[in-house]
Amino acid sequence: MNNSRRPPARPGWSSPDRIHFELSKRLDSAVGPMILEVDLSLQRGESLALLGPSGSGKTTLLRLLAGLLPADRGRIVAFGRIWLDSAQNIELAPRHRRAGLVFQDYALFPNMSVRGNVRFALPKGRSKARADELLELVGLASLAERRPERLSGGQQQRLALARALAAEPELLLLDEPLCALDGTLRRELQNELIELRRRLAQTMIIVTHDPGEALRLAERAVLIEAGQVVADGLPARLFGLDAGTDDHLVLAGRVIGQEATVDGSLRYLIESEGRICRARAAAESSMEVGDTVLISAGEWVAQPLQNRKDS
Ligand SMILES: Nc1ncnc2c1ncn2[C@@H]1O[C@H](COP(=O)(O)OP(=O)(O)OP(=O)(O)O)[C@@H](O)[C@H]1O
Repeated sequence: MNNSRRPPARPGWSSPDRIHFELSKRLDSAVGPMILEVDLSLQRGESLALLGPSGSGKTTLLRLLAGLLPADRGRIVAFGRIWLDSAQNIELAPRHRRAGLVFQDYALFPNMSVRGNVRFALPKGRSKARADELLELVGLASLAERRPERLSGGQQQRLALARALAAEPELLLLDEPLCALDGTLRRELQNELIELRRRLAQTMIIVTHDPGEALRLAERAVLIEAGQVVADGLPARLFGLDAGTDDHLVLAGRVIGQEATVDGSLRYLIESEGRICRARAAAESSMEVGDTVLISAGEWVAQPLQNRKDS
């Protein structure tokens, strides 16, 4: 693309309370060339779930934001600072962007202890005690002397998260950070992320294939297909829940059975976040055992999960 044809920055780009990015990158996908093209803006403290099929460009977008991959063209203005402006030949190196990326493969330093990994990431002049606070936060304080290779997959993920937080990122980028964890541990770490957001007003983008995770961790979701943003809105709406989403907690769950009530109507038994709840089906929806569904918890109405593009 030609930089000289690029329009001037829109008003609000230099706001200290937002990150704006418009990025373009030509990719070689399994089915041929594909252009990743996004233009998005997040408020400080906002949590965005990035959804989309495999190969749609989610990880690439995180790598472009972190500066690990060069954009063909683009601009990132993060909380009042330019990280990238290809028209002006400005491109901050990853260490100068305040972005913390937690990869699927963690990229921990194998020759350092757990504590050493976290201390290494602290900004200059920051008290070393902060590393132990963070290890406490992610439940690894008792393993601080260990080498990463002697941690389980889930513990390595926690360590990668603590290390990313140690750098005090203005933008936390999480690429399926909890995918190696299941059940209780996953929910615990989700709770920690929720708490972090509450305490630090941490801005984050989280790539996830887990609808429950998107609903719990994000207030907004963006759906990317073949490099293009095709939907942007409330996570529950993107998953197809129409009613009640503004007023009620929405949960994701899996249908495990059904039962008849005294009035002859059907109730579905749904396992969600380790608990079993009962819900009726939303109008005109039918569900089968094994289906992933969304439940509007206040009304106890469930409906099958789908990805909507018209929201
Ligand atoms: N540096 C690169 N140059 C060219 N093409 C690339 C590059 N990096 C990734 N791709 C291609 O871009 C496409 C998008 O990859 P990406 O990893 O961003 O997808 P994704 O949405 O994160 O997928 P998944 O959900 O499977 O992790 C893939 O087809 C990939 O092969």
